[in-house]
Amino acid sequence: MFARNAARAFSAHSRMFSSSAARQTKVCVLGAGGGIGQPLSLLLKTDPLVSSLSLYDIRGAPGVAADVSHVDTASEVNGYPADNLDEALEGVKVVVIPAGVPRKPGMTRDDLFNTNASIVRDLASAIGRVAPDAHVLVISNPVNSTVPIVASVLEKAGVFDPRRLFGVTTLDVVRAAKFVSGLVGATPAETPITVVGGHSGVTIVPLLSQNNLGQSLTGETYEKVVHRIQYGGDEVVKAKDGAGSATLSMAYAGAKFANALLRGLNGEKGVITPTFVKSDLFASQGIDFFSSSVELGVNGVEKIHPIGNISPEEQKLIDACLPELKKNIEKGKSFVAQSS
Ligand SMILES: NC(=O)C1=CN([C@@H]2O[C@H](COP(=O)(O)OP(=O)(O)OC[C@H]3O[C@@H](n4cnc5c(N)ncnc54)[C@H](O)[C@@H]3O)[C@@H](O)[C@H]2O)C=CC1
Ligand SMILES: O=C([O-])CC(=O)C(=O)O
Repeated sequence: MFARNAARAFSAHSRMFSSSAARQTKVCVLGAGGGIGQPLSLLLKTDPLVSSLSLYDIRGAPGVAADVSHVDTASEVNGYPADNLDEALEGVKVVVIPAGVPRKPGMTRDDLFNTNASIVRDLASAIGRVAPDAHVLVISNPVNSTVPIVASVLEKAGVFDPRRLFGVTTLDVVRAAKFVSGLVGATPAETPITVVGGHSGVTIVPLLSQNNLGQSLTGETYEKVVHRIQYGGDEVVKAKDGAGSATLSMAYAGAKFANALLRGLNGEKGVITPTFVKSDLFASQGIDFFSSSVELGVNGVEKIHPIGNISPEEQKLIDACLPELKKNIEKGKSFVAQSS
């Protein structure tokens, strides 16, 4: 039984990191010493598309780098302490940002804004200066605001390319597949669910009607699973009881999204996954960042897919998402506008 489970786990891992070899990439993790940063760095070390890993944190990154560097995969690993941010970013093609404080019970993601906004702003400013061509993957919360912060900082520096900035919403997609699969008696691979909108509470909009099995859920079961996907983060925050929020499932989700991007950058066709990007889908309503299915290609964002056909219930979810998302985006933009 153990052997069978282990074999299954290994094959899932290989699928997650399926590659067609080709070009390899230098990847940097900012916040590598943290709860997400450590397991994320480990997973990236096992990704064959990563040639070099640059690990930075204001504390602990050299130790994490020494540890991860012993894993027997080809990539090289370097750790950088607090004062060496610029060195960490040199020659980097992909930057993943899980730097910042996590929630405690009773907090919303927006409650993290006061601390995390300036952390993300300052990291974005260094990226704009040292690695202006890098693809930037933002994990730090509140994602609905931190992504516009990065965009505004890069814009101010004259180096913003919307094809290269991504809010990582993959954990919502991972949760949706897992929760729905359990209810319909299928595997998560059989219940991929597109999740659109943003990454907090009502801004998280799962489109169950677009999956054959997901659309079978109705009534109270439907309401409950939508709520669980929207508030899955709270479930973990509560269970950790003051010790932080999701770290391991987030590291998995972050590595999964990074691998998707790396495959797209390598020229693989048909790599499509939801991510929070600069988007025209709701621009007419003053909302210029939105998560929907995005095709990833050699330049990053290749094509932003429309939302597609949705049910009346899902339309209501979108209607509830938009005003909150707009507020979050504006908060991020005005923070940068007011920063000197
Ligand atoms: N996008 C998503 O789906 C998710 C996002 N998150 C968010 O990810 C962030 C990190 O969470 P955890 O890893 O659990 O927190 P953590 O506190 O365990 O780790 C954060 C790390 O960031 C580092 N850090 C702080 N300021 C820094 C700076 N200026 N430069 C570089 N590193 C810096 C800290 O030293 C620490 O090692 C939080 O904001 C959390 O809310 C968490 C789960 C899911
Ligand atoms: O809930 C949180 O604060 C962390 C997070 O974004 C998630 O788990 O989805």
